[in-house]
Formats: sequence, C-alpha cells, structure tokens
Amino acid sequence: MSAPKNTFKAALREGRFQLGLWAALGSAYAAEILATSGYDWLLIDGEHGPNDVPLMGAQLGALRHTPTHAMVRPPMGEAWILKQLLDQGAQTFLIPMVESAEQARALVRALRYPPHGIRGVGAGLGRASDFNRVADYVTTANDEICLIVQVENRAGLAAIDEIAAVEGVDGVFIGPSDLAADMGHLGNPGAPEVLAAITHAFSRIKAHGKARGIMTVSLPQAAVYRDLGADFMAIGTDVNCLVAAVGDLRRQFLGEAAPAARGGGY
Ligand SMILES: O=C(O)C(=O)C[C@H](O)[C@@H](O)CO
Repeated sequence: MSAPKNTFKAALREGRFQLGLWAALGSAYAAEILATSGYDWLLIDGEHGPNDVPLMGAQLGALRHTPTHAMVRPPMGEAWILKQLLDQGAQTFLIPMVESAEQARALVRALRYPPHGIRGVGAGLGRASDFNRVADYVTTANDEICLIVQVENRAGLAAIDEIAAVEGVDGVFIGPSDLAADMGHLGNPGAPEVLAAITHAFSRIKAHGKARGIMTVSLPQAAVYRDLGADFMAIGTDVNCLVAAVGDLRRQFLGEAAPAARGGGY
C-alpha cells in the first residue's frame, strides 16, 4: 500500500481550479464543519491562527475522511516543524515569506526523504503512515508532497522567476496583504499598484508551468483574481464568515441596517 494520493496536487496538475477557505479558529470541531461544506481545500493557518503542532494535527485528523484537502501553513518554513506536520499526515504545505530560490530549494529538501531531501524517518509513529499500517509509505511519500511557496514582498517578487523555476515547487501563492504592506499600501491589498504586481507575478508563475494561488475576503476581488488566472484561491476565512453571520442574525432580528462593507480586508 502507498502513501495517500494527494488529490489537491493531482487537481492542479490537471488544471482543475481549486476553491478554498482559510481556517484560523484553531478548532478541530470547526475545521470538520468547514471540511464538510463543499470547498476543495482548507488552509489550517499556523502563521496567524492560534495553532500549535498538536492542534494542527487534530485538525488534520478532522479532515482526514472528508472530501476537503488539508493545506497547512506553519509560522515559518523551518525543517523541524515541517517534519512534525509531515508525520501527522500533512501533504500540502503553504510556506510564508519565501524570497529566494535557495530558500525554496531548502523547503523542497525538508519535505522529502533522502536521496531527494533530509526528512527524518519516523512516520511509523504518525497518521501519515496510518500508524505504520501503510507498508510502502516511506518509498512513496515524496511523490505526494505538494509545496506551495508564498511570495509576499518586493524581494520575493524580484526573484519570482528563480523561485517558480525550482523543481519541487508546485505552486506560488501571492500574499496580497503582506505584499501591499511591503509596497506601502498597508491594509489596502486592492491598490492598483499591488494588482499590477500580482498580474505580473501570475504571468511569470504561469510561464514556469506552476500553479498560481491567492486569497481574499472580498468576493469582487475574488472575481478579479479568477479573471487573472488564479488556479487555486481561498475566498474567505472562518473568522470573517462567523463575524458576518452572527452580526447579520442579530441585525435581522432587530431590523437594523447592515453596516457599509469595509474596503480592502485582510
Ligand atoms: O499576505 C497575505 O495576504 C496572506 O498571507 C494571507 C494572510 O495571512 C491574511 O490576509 C489572511 O487573512
């Protein structure tokens, strides 16, 4: 028996658009609800969500038998945390603040067993190998890893061609909020200059045959990104969905008008 098939990676290779949602509540129970709501993928956010390794592992467990694929984002692309997430069954990784091809190559190696990388052998202890029941796990695991690097500042943009060309990088995700901040538009990811930079980045990523990813909490902005050619996109977060739903419920009961939508969003 082999490592589980990475359905998200397969879909990107076949050119099937993948619709996603951000999970930042740090709850396996909430993640299970999100994962049974029809999205193709869910980002378990350890960069900004209150998530540590066991909590991300619990959410990976909650998603295990659902149709929604789990993507995990550690706070940083450090080999030690990638190793723990791998053994808990994560196969698709979103790594923040990648600025160079050298950094991308180190990530490719951290996620793979020798001779292609430096991943330590211990998955028999974890969910990744179904607790040592998947006989061929270690010899098949490398093929099912999906690495998405996040480019979200001017340094990363300047190196976009070199980063996208790295073998083992499956996709490049543009972080619009951080990119906007680095470009002098803090809090305004929809600024025209930022959109122009994203348009350019998407064309370079596509030229290297890699998938283009992005996120937003604004539906009009999502339509813009889709028209630009996004191959996978998160269109909201559990936090903003919850805030909107509880506010609307209360206002509807009281007959109050909805507040004006806030521009941008992050
Ligand atoms: O820069 C970005 O945009 C991201 O990295 C996504 C963020 O973490 C955040 O905007 C999610 O709400």
